[in-house]
Amino acid sequence: MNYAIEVKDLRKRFGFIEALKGITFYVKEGEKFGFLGPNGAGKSTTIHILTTLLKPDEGEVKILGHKLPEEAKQVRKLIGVVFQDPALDNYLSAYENLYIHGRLYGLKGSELRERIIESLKFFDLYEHKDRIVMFFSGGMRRRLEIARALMHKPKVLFLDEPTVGLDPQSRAKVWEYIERVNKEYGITIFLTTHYMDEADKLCDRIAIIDHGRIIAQGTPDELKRMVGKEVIYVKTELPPKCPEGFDCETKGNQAIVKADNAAKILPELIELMKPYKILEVNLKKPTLDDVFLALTGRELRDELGSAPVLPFRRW
Ligand SMILES: Nc1ncnc2c1ncn2[C@@H]1O[C@H](COP(=O)(O)OP(=O)(O)OP(=O)(O)O)[C@@H](O)[C@H]1O
Repeated sequence: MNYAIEVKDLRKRFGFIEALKGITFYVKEGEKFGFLGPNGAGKSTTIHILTTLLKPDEGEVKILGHKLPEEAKQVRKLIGVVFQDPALDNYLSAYENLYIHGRLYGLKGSELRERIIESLKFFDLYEHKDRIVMFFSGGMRRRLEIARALMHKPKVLFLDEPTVGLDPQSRAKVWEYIERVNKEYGITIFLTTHYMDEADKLCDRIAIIDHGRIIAQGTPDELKRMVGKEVIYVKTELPPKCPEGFDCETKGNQAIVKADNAAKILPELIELMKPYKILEVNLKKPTLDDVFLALTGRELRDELGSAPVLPFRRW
């Protein structure tokens, strides 16, 4: 198995704050891996360590087999990073922003020009190439930032909260481009997010982090199955009977069937329920919020931040 990222028992302190309390996870090459957690959970600290900006206190970190912090120089060539805070030059055009980044990475001449044009086309920004970035929408800026991070053809792309502050339409668009970067260029994606739908939709696997600890990891479906079964509601014209061998109950003209993997049993169930004349089939899956609630007793969507309050303050 080839790993893009290996993290073992990683710890980081800021004074009395223990931001990371020994986290362990692995990201396979070509995967889209999401780090999901509320504000202050330790996501940015992790991404800063993985992208060579912070040194770990303890633990083992490897990017494509290169050890951090010792091999930071090699790692920097292999990774692209899009930070939470905008890092574009507002007074330069889209083309110029990419040009400067390319030059910083040693690209020049026709290779650089071709790379810029390819990137702008890939992210549907070519027609805006000469416009000053200041006038770009939030979604366009994000796309340009991703384009910039990919100029030197990295193998792993780190995205810190890639869609924070964007409207739903722009978010969906940014997700599309991240998908394409992963599929078409085969780049491993590591992203942090506090949006459940983002982690659910975009990521092959997720680690849920809370108060500096990973409290669960797996595919979105595996995580959701941890908290309960999926439920299929089959409404019928005739009063239904539960088919044998299913975890099922009936209520009026409805059969309620529970299963670990509803999609797997659905075709057989529909076949068996046909005689009762099916009117409607609904499937309810647990959400990642249900997972967070089950594990922490709190709702992720309601978390306004779990950064510790200073014990005292001297004015
Ligand atoms: N440079 C720093 N100095 C002191 N404390 C810090 C520093 N950076 C992070 N922390 C603290 O470490 C903890 C983890 O912060 P981190 O920024 O990693 O969380 P996060 O999950 O990325 O949240 P957010 O999305 O709000 O950035 C928080 O309690 C934060 O206040």
